[in-house]
Amino acid sequence: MNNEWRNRWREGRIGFHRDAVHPALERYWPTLAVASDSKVLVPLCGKSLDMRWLAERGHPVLGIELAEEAVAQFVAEGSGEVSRYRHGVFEVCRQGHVELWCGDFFHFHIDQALEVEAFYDRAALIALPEATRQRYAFHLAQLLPPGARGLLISLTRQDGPDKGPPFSVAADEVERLFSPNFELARQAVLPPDERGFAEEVWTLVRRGPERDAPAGE
Ligand SMILES: C[S@@+](CC[C@H](N)C(=O)[O-])C[C@H]1O[C@@H](n2cnc3c(N)ncnc32)[C@H](O)[C@@H]1O
Repeated sequence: MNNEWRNRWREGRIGFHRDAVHPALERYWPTLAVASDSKVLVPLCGKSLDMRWLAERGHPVLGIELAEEAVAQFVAEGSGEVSRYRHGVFEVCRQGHVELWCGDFFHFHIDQALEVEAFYDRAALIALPEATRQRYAFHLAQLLPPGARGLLISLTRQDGPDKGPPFSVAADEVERLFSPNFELARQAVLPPDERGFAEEVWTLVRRGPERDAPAGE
């Protein structure tokens, strides 16, 4: 699957990329009331302009993306000096408030996510086949501290759950995947596009760990 994504980028088959900021990000991100200096994790980020929107609002952004082409195109299409360094298995490329970590999201570890306090997923969960979605939801939860907030834009498709990417992820699956570790609420179901793909917008808050009652209570 990873090579399939790299090939898509090499061949320019990136129909998922949007030329404008996602309206649901503009509409629903402010409702999360994430402090503007909180770092936002953007898993499977592509070269999404949504990262610039978040950065313009003051958030340091940490995107993770497999394909070198996506990272190269993001910085080439942006402005400002670019610095590069290596962090473990990741090549990191930084431009302004956005750091892009080139590598596999599943190799990104909690010690690299220490300052992350929020996340944004548009077309990340739904880029993954069913078995990997379970792993994704668990891995994401491990990277986030209690109280971390996030926006998830998932998708269902009318031609059935077996085709993809994008994969059709029904609301009951989103609930099943995330509810063990997050409070979540579906905010909107957007009208289907001409392909019959309908996006759904969710807000999530990472639950805290169970705490023992203080001694004597
Ligand atoms: C459907 S695209 C969405 C990109 C972006 N979120 C957007 O809204 O434009 C999914 C992206 O995830 C990347 N990807 C897939 N599997 C990945 C993984 N395991 N780790 C990091 N990136 C991955 C792909 O290369 C692709 O750019």
